[in-house]
Amino acid sequence: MIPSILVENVHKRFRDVHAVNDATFRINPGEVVALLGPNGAGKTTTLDMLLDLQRPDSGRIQMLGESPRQALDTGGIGCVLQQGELLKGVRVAELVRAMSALQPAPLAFDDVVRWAGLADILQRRTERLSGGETQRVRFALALVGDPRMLILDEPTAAMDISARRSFWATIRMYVADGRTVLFSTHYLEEADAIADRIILMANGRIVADGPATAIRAVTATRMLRCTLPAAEPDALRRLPAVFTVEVNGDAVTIRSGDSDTTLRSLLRDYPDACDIEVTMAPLADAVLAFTDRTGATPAGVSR
Ligand SMILES: Nc1ncnc2c1ncn2[C@@H]1O[C@H](COP(=O)(O)OP(=O)(O)OP(=O)(O)O)[C@@H](O)[C@H]1O
Repeated sequence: MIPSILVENVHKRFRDVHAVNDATFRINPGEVVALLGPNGAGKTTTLDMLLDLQRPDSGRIQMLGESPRQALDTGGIGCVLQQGELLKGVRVAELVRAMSALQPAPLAFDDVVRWAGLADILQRRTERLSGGETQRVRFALALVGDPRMLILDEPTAAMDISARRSFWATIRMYVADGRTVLFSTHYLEEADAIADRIILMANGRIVADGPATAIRAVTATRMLRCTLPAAEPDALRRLPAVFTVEVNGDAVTIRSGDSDTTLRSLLRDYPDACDIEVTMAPLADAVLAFTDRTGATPAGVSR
């Protein structure tokens, strides 16, 4: 089977920043894959290389069995980028029709309108659109060529919750007949709800690649904060499920893969601990705590 996306040992540097460091992955037709990672992980740079907006320093990329440029020229790929303004001074319907007219095999106008949910804004001028509406029009422009594959860079960034929901419902219908979608996001919940598979990036590297259930083990990290006089980091590190410990005067921060178990032992061994707070670790924190700990990946996950 020809993979939709093939990335092999790809590197990209910007001066002293190694934005993408030895990325390798393969995405098959019909897969919906999330590229998940904190700010600066290398998601946009990776997607830009797939779309020929950046060239890798080394490594190989194939899209639908061709070079990214060839795949784009034959209309095989639709994309929604983070940046790029819509043409001003035109109505949404005019813009969609004009872009459709440039496609070798366009999707019917009514289908574009239905998929992208544009019915109520067709006569609106592009400069009058809200952030979420602009994203919907961008999505429509990604669909006009009826592509086999969609590449979406944080497609729901400006949308409210209900717009997000209907957007992802559309994507689910869109992939039902075997099309491929790769999208980037900061949100585990979003990746988890939509994707068959999650590729997790941090600091330019792919740190995990597998089904959402397995990636959840990485991101289930909790932060446990408490006040504890004369705390010894090494002793705290030996509590069960602990990834990292920071001690700052009396303030202790523990990152744990199983906060219930850690907390029970903490209270048993350190009855002086008080002001205890348990919160979800931010994604960046969770990924780093996880990769610092063992360098290992959870069961069912490759990298
Ligand atoms: N054109 C550029 N010139 C210099 N550095 C860059 C350039 N583009 C990206 N970088 C750097 O490369 C790293 C990866 O950036 P990238 O935008 O790919 O991350 P990201 O995961 O998409 O982040 P975000 O979620 O914030 O969009 C960052 O350190 C960024 O500052």
